[in-house]
Amino acid sequence: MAEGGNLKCIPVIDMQEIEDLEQYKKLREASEEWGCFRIVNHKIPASLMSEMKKVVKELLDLPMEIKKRNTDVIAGSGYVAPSNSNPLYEALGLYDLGSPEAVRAFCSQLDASPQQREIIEAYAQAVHELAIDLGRKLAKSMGLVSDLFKGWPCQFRINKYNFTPVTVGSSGVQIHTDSGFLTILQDDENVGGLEVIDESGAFVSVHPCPGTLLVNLGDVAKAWSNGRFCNVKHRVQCKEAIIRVSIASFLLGPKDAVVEAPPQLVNSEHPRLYVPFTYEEYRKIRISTKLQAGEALEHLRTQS
Ligand SMILES: O=C(O)CCC(=O)C(=O)O
Ligand SMILES: [Fe+2]
Repeated sequence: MAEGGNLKCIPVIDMQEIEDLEQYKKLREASEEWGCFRIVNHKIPASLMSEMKKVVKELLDLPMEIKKRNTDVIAGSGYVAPSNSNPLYEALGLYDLGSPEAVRAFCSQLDASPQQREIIEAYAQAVHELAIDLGRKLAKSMGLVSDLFKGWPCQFRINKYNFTPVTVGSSGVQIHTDSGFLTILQDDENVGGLEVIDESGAFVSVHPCPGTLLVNLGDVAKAWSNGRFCNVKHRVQCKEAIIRVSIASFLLGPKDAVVEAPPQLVNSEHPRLYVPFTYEEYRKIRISTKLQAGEALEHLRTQS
């Protein structure tokens, strides 16, 4: 595979222009070809994004004993300390962003100040609404009217990469797909390093673009769309000796109901690819098989 840095650029979707049919077509094409796109003119104020970024840095700078209070609600949802396999990476997290109680509990665990709480709560609400809206628009881009995504849990994770001179060239996060339906990523506005794999299998660098957000589609989106949407493979590389911080919100999948392609997306040309499954079942398969780059979906293929 070629190194990142080639001239290809990931698609950009203008959220204000989206009612335009052309933009829906663009959204669908971006989702099918890339499984990844930048959104501009979304409704999250730039000021809230930068305030949140500051809060996130403060939280990640807390003493270890406080960060450790951020315990798992589902596997991997809480504090992840730097480890032998990933010494550069550290994260705090919360499940579920759509639950005001869970957001409050997260703030309490980390002794957030009243000002920090206000920013975290405003960000959580805005990003959660945006995730649901994007789900609806993605369904609409396929010709479907769907409020399906409304009750879906949303995981939240703030990532810190402690890049140093000796780590330049190494991996901050290895190649993976996100397991859920979609991810809204506020990537570091100054520090690059995120790379996505395009249709040809080449790495494409995702360059920072302040004020915008990146959307990645995950394994649930691929299954739900009956294989049409791409579950984009991506990684984070250390390019320079500097701390990189990102904020990721993952709209996962239905809480109890099964993930299955709607009948409109199944026909003789597109036979059903996956058996219906719950998100929980799928997570277990990903964890037990250690297949992190979408291959675990193969365990759910229909027999035909
Ligand atoms: O830090 C980033 O830019 C990407 C992080 C990521 O891929 C993830 O948290 O799943
Ligand atoms: Fe990811």
